[in-house]
Amino acid sequence: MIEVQGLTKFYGTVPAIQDVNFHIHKGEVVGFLGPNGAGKSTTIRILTCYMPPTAGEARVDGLDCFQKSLEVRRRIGYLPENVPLYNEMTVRRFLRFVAQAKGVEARELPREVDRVVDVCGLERVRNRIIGNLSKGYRQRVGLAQALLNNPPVLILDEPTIGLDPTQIVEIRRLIRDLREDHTILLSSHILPEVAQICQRVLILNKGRIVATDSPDALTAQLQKSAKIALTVEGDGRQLARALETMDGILAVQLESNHHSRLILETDRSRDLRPEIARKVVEEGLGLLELKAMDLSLEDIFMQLVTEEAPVEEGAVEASETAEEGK
Ligand SMILES: Nc1ncnc2c1ncn2[C@@H]1O[C@H](COP(=O)(O)OP(=O)(O)OP(=O)(O)O)[C@@H](O)[C@H]1O
Repeated sequence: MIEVQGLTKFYGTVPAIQDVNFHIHKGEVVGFLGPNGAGKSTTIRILTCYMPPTAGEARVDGLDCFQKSLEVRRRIGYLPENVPLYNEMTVRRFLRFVAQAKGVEARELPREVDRVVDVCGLERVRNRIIGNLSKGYRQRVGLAQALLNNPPVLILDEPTIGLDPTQIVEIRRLIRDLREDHTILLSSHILPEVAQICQRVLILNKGRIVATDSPDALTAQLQKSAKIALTVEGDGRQLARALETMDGILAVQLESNHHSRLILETDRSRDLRPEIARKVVEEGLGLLELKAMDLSLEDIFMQLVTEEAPVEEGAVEASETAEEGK
């Protein structure tokens, strides 16, 4: 549904994206991740026909975003990071206005506005002035305008930014409900959000795609060693020394202020938990917890953006982004 090939954009002499390639199939929900300045907005601006690329092609439903921009726009519902809303209009009036601009036929207008009001849970505020609405409701109005004329593709740029926790849960639920009928590209800094909503992620760093796969597949691919969390009853210092010499254990980390909790890094190809449990008993300690720890999408993201960009500056940007996602 979305095809991007060799996409490159220079701002003057500065390359914002270079040779970006990806395909998003009909019905897929794909997360678009990257540290600040990675090139996400640039890619989205080209896909939404806001500007042409310097080189390469972007197509939506087989149509070139630059040459067939009117047809492409008709197929995309776009929720920008800062939704341009008319604050003095009521919700209904605004949605009618956008629907008209999108070419919805006059006799279809009331039904189409009612449909998006219903999908986005805006019944209670349909006659309210937009300027008086909470941020969460304003975001719903933004989503409602993107859904008008029922475009098959939705491009959502940071849809939950600036919302409070309750509003975030509601907007995520809404997006999950939209998955059934739309192909969705969701740009976000919030990694758990992407892991919850998307089947696949595209990770962009310094203008290039550095990974594209499902969160689970990326974890398997990048997890060079397994991690095990171990909690014992009593002092684990002696146990830590004993485990360090066990075959298959690569590193042992004892929590400094809590000597009964250990993190073990082990050879991925073997499940060492039974042997570790025996060792705990041999040391005369009680076993309280022994569990495999999964790499989070955040760990993966950090590995990718730091491995591919060893430059100091890139690493700082990436860690800031990850902090924001917590
Ligand atoms: N209008 C512009 N003129 C010059 N350089 C630009 C312009 N817009 C973006 N850039 C540069 O292009 C690169 C990619 O920027 P872009 O905004 O696409 O990244 P991003 O991934 O969306 O970042 P963020 O998450 O911070 O919005 C950055 O180095 C940025 O400084």
